[in-house]
Amino acid sequence: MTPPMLEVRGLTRRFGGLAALSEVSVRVPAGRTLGVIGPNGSGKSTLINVVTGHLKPTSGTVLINGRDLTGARPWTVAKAGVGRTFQVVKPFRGMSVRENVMVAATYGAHGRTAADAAGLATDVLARVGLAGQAGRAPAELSVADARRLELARALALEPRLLFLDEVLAGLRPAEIDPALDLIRALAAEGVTIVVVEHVVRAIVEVSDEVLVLHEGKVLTSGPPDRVMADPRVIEAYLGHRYARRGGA
Ligand SMILES: Nc1ncnc2c1ncn2[C@@H]1O[C@H](COP(=O)(O)OP(=O)(O)OP(=O)(O)O)[C@@H](O)[C@H]1O
Repeated sequence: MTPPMLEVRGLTRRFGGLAALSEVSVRVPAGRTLGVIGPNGSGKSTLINVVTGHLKPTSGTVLINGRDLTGARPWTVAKAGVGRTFQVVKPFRGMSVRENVMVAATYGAHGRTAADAAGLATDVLARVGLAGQAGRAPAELSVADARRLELARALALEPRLLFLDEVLAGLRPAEIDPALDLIRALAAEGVTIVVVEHVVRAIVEVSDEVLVLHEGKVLTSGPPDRVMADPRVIEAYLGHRYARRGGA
């Protein structure tokens, strides 16, 4: 039987007395998209960081395509075909946008030559809508374009499993639909995607399944429509969001 592309079992990560993640278990079959939502501080980024090797778990297991990568280093996880974006963008500042993407292209799982990496960088930059900014320095980019660069760097790894950490943050409403189209296109190509997002509409539109975190624990999971209609989710997540926006 084919293993899930991602399987997390009983994953816990403590920071001192705080359990940022507590006994979280989830399976994402190959080619599916999992949306992860939850209030600020509920453990979403910690989940990504532990799975991608940027944080060690306190306990629990991480299997990627059936392979135990619990506590592996980021490099090893990337080589296993896992790409990610960071909530706080971290490009190499001394390189152009294009060079940043080329570095990622050579670093990926596929051991590419410089010429191949250049070709792939061109494709990926066009795909995320950054072809016109390729020669610029990352510091010159708008917030939205800096997020596109993050996405381009993750895509240049040609991941089989892709973690998107709030890639829609800072985008204008008109920019959200093209971003969702891109996520759907990647899914249609067979990429398994875990998308963390505060834009609930986006999660509902792209996810096959939604996982709701609350105070580091799984509150519920299931098909988007069912999860969004769950009174506990409305209370824990939507209520919180609406409260923050002053009831809007
Ligand atoms: N390196 C760290 N050291 C100490 N505490 C941390 C660290 N990283 C995260 N935390 C804490 O762990 C909890 C979960 O944080 P996390 O960033 O995973 O939440 P999140 O759901 O991604 O939040 P947001 O929606 O604001 O990005 C929070 O209480 C946070 O303050």
